[in-house]
Amino acid sequence: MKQRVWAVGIPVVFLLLIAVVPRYLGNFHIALLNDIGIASLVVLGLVLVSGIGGALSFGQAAFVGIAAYATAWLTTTQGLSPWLGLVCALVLTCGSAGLLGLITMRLGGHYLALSTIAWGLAVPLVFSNSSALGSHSGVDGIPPVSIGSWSLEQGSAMFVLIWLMVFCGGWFALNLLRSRVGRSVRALRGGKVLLASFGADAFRVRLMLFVIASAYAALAGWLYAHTNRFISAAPFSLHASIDYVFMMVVGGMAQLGSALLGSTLYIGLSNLLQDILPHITDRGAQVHSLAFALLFLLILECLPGGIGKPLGRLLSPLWAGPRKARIPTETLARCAMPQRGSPVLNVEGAVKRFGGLVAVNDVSFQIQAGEIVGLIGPNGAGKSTMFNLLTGTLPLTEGAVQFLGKPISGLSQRDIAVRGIARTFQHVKLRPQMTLLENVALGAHARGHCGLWRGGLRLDRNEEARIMAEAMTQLERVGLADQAYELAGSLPLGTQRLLEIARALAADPVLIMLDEPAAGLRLFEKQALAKLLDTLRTEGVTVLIVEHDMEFVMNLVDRLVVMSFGSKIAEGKPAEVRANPQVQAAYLGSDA
Ligand SMILES: Nc1ncnc2c1ncn2[C@@H]1O[C@H](COP(=O)(O)OP(=O)(O)OP(=O)(O)O)[C@@H](O)[C@H]1O
Repeated sequence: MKQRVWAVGIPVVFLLLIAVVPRYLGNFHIALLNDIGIASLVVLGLVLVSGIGGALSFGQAAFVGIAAYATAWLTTTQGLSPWLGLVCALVLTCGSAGLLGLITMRLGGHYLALSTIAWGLAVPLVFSNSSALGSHSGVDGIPPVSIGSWSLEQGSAMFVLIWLMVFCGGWFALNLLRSRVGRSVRALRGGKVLLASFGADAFRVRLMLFVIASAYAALAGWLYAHTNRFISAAPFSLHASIDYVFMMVVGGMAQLGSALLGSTLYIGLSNLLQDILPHITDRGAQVHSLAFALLFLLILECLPGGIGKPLGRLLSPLWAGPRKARIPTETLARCAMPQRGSPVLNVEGAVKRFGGLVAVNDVSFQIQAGEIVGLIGPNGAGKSTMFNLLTGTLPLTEGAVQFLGKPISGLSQRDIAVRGIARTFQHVKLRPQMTLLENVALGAHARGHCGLWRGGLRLDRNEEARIMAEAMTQLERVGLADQAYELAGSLPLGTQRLLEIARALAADPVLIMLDEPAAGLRLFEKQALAKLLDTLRTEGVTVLIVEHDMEFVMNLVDRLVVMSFGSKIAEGKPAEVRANPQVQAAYLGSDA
């Protein structure tokens, strides 16, 4: 109830303020708020791509500039309407971001940031050296935006347009983050292996974010050009890009609200210092930069999550925890399981070499539908490597793998996942800042279809409700439904493993591969897990399990494949394997 009140109350107050504020503020403050609104749009995009997506961009001001120059040139020299200017600015900016992203988004870590710095340096140079764009003098005489016969010439009229765009931009971003696509965005920091395990492509998601961020920058650039009616290269320099990053960090990198908070604080403080410093020193500009540098260091040291983080904690009781979805009874459609006993997985002569080390050496085995097969062996035997080969996380050096009669060796991890193989990880990969329900909903990613637009415009409600119902069903299966709205980071390790199993089940897999699922579980949890896996077997789901807990494995599986030093040394029913002298010597100990 509380959440509903806030969900309706905040937008209503925001819209009322947009309508009322221009009546009571003078030109100076309106201009200041216009600057804050325009910056908020840029930072909103930056929070998405950098704060949440983890791809730090120092090129946002260049995107603002491309849009501003595009609309300025088209409206002043070609006589186009500013609205057509907006369309062209968006196309040009997003197009150049797409091209740049195709090249740079595969780069990791520092290289990506460096490449955006190069971009941020180069673009303003083009502006200031191009005579068609007015060189250093810039472009003036840019026409105001008009709606019918109403010209938005006054700052107060642009105020309404700017802040309506901030409102819509914020609403779109919020919806997006809560959607199917948005969950994969929020999982990006978990790494590409995690994303691929549920059928998402980290590169595509990051590229999409980069383009969306450039669209926000384009809106800002268009508004800037038609508000100020004059542009030059300076406001689009690398320095301005760094300012935007600063605003994001000050506000709190991973929260959408920080875009507003950070830009308000930064621009407000900057103006305040510009007013005060000339009265104190005649070196105002230097002291201004120094003050900001110190402030930045102070925030990094004392509030690494930005000001938005403690503020969010302070206000969180008002929201009463993460958003709770209404869970319908109807879940997603299920795929038909293959006929019991038919071949599901066929591994032929699998070899994996890491330089001189042969981690998997000519291993072959088959798994039939509805079986639970255990892959066991002493530490370093090659079990996890075999898992990685089967799921496409690592390429085979030699050999072949067939899934449901079709070759899958050579396919990407993502392609293998969408064909019906789900997995858990030896080192649990969850998103600690997402709820249990959201973590499990990630698993159903490949079963949904709604993309960016439907998510951002909230046209995905039906599918979302089904995904959430599916996630809740799987949480109930592993006994975690009553903690559905808690954050995954608050769970003990053993329970996190159960949550990973629920996520894998949400994919509706034909084959589920569990890497040490019982590690860290208490006895009653192991018994519940064994019961769950037994139920899966009855439902026709095929299970491949790596586990060190021999009692757990021996009582559960139909067959075992035993590896030692990369090679398969035995295969058969648990009793046969237990009696095998080679296995006893290699793994179970001679008294086993
Ligand atoms: N990416 C890698 N690069 C180099 N060597 C690797 C890599 N991954 C695994 N290895 C090596 O391959 C061998 C098999 O490792 P793997 O993790 O598959 O064994 P495991 O049977 O899963 O062991 P554990 O039960 O301890 O998890 C080990 O010697 C390991 O050091």
